[in-house]
Amino acid sequence: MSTMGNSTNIFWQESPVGKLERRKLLNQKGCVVWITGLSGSGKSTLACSLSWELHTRGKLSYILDGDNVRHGLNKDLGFKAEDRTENIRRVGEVAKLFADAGLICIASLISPYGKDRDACRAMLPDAFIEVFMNMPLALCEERDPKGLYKLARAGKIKGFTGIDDPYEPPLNCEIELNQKDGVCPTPSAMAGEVITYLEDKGYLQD
Ligand SMILES: Nc1ncnc2c1ncn2[C@@H]1O[C@H](COP(=O)(O)OS(=O)(=O)O)[C@@H](OP(=O)(O)O)[C@H]1O
Ligand SMILES: Nc1ncnc2c1ncn2[C@@H]1O[C@H](COP(=O)(O)OP(=O)(O)O)[C@@H](O)[C@H]1O
Repeated sequence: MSTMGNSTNIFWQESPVGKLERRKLLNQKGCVVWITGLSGSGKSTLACSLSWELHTRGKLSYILDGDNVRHGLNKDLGFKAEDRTENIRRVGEVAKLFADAGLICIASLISPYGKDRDACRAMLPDAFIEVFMNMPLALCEERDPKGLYKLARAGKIKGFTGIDDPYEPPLNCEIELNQKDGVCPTPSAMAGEVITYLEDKGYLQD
């Protein structure tokens, strides 16, 4: 019996089918690939490419994209610091469930604060792979597929990451992706880099 947050008198319920059984069934190890970076840095593009590459190899994955999760589970949250923190905390908890279910969970969110990403890492010992899309702000702003940087520069969006809200680059990420000689690698090349990491660390087998 324990007390968790505001809940008291609660009991952990065990299940007859555990992580190891699911691992064998799926022939993969559940984990979280956490993609962080500025708006427009290519997080969603990488998430989609990675998910597709995994699918073609017979590996089960699921994408938790910041934009999408904010349409449902997190639609009550905005972009002030405590809302971003709660956004990341909830997605971290959901990602932990997906990883426990045996999936390769791909979370793609700006996740601008180091302490929030580290809190997710702490929830997932040995199963958290942080991927930093280290693209220059100038490139993201030039891409501006949703026109949000333009609005932020015009003062029509307040607290936009990279413009008038902070982005704290990771200090301890597993994978950093950047431009090579001023050219951004293709999405499939970047996905390939992540797949190689997952293969080398044994996540793509039971
Ligand atoms: N103020 C502000 N700052 C940053 N981003 C903003 C903002 N307002 C709206 N958007 C849009 O929301 C998307 C980011 O949502 P996230 O859940 O990933 O953000 S966070 O991790 O909670 O910081 C982000 O999507 P991406 O461009 O895919 O990153 C934007 O489209
Ligand atoms: N590796 C890449 N090479 C060239 N263009 C890219 C690459 N990755 C993303 N893009 C383009 O950059 C823009 C932003 O990508 P997106 O994945 O939506 O970023 P984010 O999810 O970080 O906001 C899109 O128009 C996308 O087509």
